[in-house]
Formats: sequence, structure tokens, C-alpha cells
Amino acid sequence: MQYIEVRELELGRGPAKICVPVVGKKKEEILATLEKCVAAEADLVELRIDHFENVRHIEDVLELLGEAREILGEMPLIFTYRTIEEGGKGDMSTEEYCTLYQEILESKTVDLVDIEAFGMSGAVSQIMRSAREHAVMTILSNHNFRKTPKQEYIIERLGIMHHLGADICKVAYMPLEKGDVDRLKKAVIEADKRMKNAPLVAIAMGDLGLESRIYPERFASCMTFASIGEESAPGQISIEEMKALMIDK
Ligand SMILES: O=C1C[C@@](O)(C(=O)O)C[C@@H](O)[C@@H]1O
Repeated sequence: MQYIEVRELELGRGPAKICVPVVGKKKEEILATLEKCVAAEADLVELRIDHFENVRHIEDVLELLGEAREILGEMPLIFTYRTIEEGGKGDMSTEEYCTLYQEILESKTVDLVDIEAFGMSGAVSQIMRSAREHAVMTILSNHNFRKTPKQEYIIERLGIMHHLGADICKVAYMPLEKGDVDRLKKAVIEADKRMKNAPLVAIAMGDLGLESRIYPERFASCMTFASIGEESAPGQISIEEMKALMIDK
């Protein structure tokens, strides 16, 4: 079993960890949700900065991250700018996206950055290089909110992310029928074998995908996403429900 250590958290070893995505628009709103993440004992949080109203003002983003860190203490923080193309709110150009990630990596205020592996031509290798230089861990991700790709395509995409050196490879796709969830499961189990159990995350979104969220180990996943307040993707359940379901297993 391969695993990574992010602060005191082991990802890829032991039970899958619960990550809460935080999607507030205003600083106060975001910080209040982070307090709730601590109170609810999430394992880690994902700051979905594409929702933040001042995302184009780097000083405001850095100030927010500084205050977030004070609240979170040792709880790991993932920094994610999700583009519209992959189901988020972000409409930055490739250049702006690169600059944002560059500034964040230099600031060393986050533990992991989520980079869209196939969206921004040329951006990925540049950001990966910078993350390595600044010793920040990386999640390479791919999303499709409309459908679930073919099995070979999923295996290939996870393989490319692994080859590019991601610490965690992540896919999230929308199933249109139950068979799509089964296909995702088969694909990630095969990819996991080929990647020799390197940490990965696979999510089937929407109501049909619940199994992938509450039984992450069936999808070889080291992490599952649960909400506090507003969900960041269809099919997420609350952290309370998730904890109750995971204990009941
Ligand atoms: O990639 C993911 C997974 C996700 O899309 C989900 O379906 O839970 C939620 C996103 O916030 C996160 O970046």
C-alpha cells in the first residue's frame, strides 16, 4: 500500500478520509464554515477558491489563507480553483490560473493544490514543477459533470496523472445509469493495480453515485467528500450523515 503523509494525516493508509469542500463567496462566510469543519472533526478541508468573490486579488486570497490556517491548526488544507469547464465557477485564462497557483505555491500557505490535469494547455507541467520546488503536494484531477467516460479512457487519464507525478490522482464523473458507476469502479480498480496502489480518488456524482461516496474503499479511494452547508458537487451528503454511515459499515 502506498500512502502520503499530509501533516499528521495519512492518505492511502487506513480508512478513507473525509474532506469538506468550502464554497463561500465572502471571507467571513468561508471562515465561519472552516470553524464548523473543525468542530465537526473533518479530516481535511478543500477551499474552493473559485467561489471567493475576491479571487482576482491575490492579497485578499493570501489574507484569507492566513486566517484559514489559524482556524485549522494542523488540519490539512487543499487549495482548488475549479473552472467552469469542470463544474466550478472559475473563468480565469490559463495565464491567470498559472499566476494564481504560482503565488499560492510561493506563499506556502496550503498543504495540497488541486490542478486540473487536462484543462489548461501547458499549465500543468509548469505548476507541477513549481509545486515540487516549494514542497507542496499535488492532486491532479479530471471532472465531467455530464457523463462518465469509457473505461479505457478513465484508466488512461489516471495513468497520465500518475505519470506526471501527482501525489493523488482524482476523477469525478456523472453517471447517467447504474452501469456507469460499475464501469467507473472497474476502471479505478484496474488503474489502481497498474499504479501499484498509489493514492487515488474516484467519485461518481449525483444520486446514482452514492456508493462511491460512502464506500470509497470499493473505488480504491483514499478520500471522500462530504458537505457542511452548501455542497460543491451533486450527490454530496453532509459530514454527519457520512460519519454515521461510515461507522455503521
Ligand atoms: O473533485 C472534487 C470532488 C467533487 O467534485 C465531488 O464530487 O465531491 C467536489 C469538488 O469540490 C472536489 O474538488
